Amino acid sequence: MAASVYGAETSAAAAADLERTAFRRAEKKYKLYKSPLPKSRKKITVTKPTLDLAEVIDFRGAINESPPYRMGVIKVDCSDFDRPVFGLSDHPGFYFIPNALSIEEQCHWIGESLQSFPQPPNRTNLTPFYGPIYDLFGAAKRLQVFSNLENPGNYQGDSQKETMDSCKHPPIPATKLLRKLRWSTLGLQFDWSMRNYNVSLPHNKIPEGLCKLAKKMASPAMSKGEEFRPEAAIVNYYGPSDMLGGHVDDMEADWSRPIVSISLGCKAVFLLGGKTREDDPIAMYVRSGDIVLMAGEARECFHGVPRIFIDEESAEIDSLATQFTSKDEKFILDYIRNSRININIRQVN
Ligand SMILES: O=C(O)CCC(=O)C(=O)O
Ligand SMILES: [Fe+2]
Repeated sequence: MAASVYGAETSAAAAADLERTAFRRAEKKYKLYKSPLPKSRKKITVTKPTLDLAEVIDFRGAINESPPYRMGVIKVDCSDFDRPVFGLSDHPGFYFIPNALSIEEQCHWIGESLQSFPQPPNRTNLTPFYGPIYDLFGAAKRLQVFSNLENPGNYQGDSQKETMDSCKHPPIPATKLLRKLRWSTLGLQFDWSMRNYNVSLPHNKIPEGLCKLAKKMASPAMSKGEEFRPEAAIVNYYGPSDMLGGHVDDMEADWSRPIVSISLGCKAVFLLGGKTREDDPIAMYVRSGDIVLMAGEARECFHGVPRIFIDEESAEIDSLATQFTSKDEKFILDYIRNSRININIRQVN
């Protein structure tokens, strides 16, 4: 799993080594460079490199083109699938389904990702620090302040004569916590400290609708007569400067089964590398409603998300934005205008 998002510590030497790889160079090429804080007195000159997007593959463009496609793009022959599916000539097991979800479906899954998916027993990146939080999104919408959240990390047991107060966090606005939400896990819960699925953690099954969608969308990557079994999902929430470092997802038993990866919200650059970080990755746009499948050999490939685009022109969420009209949905719209959500669904066993 990716160290930069999931919190694993990297030693200075290991970090320096990472800097030298082809994957890291591509990440640096596409990542967002922040300018120094206006308040800072220091004269830090940050030269913002001009972003060259010429080598980023646009699979949506391929829908309206005819073969031969550019940049190694191929059309995958899926006669029993109801929309175009593309692949990459030197990446067997990689599939790209542009525009896989309708606008209504995108809105539905954005709503679920914010309102239902972070609810206990599902765990989130906030759980180890704040314990289970119910209705985080509703609380943020109501501009509530949490004044009673536990600090499980501080609790040292009764013998330490801890007062209950030292196990509580100071009051914190729900909007602030929502902005700190980076992932939630559905179905079998992934335990990042063990780097594996912990089947003893309480969990709900993957919601029926998501299960159905994943089974349907997985079919281009499945052998005839076989059906994908969605058992776990990771929901990633990306803010404006968040990225997901290069990684391989290797904790599932059968790599012939795809990871079904759904993009929602702002457009992003997705990098698909090779089996080592030394291989030059291929960059592609992932937009709201696109689905990526990684199965077989493609599952052994490093991949990551170095950049999301939040400026109005590049984010490409205009049609999505027109759907969130009610006062209630305005809060969702405000969130998604500068965020990307990714739901990736896996068969674990
Ligand atoms: O956000 C994405 O598109 C990729 C997510 C991913 O690779 C992961 O969660 O393992
Ligand atoms: Fe991944």
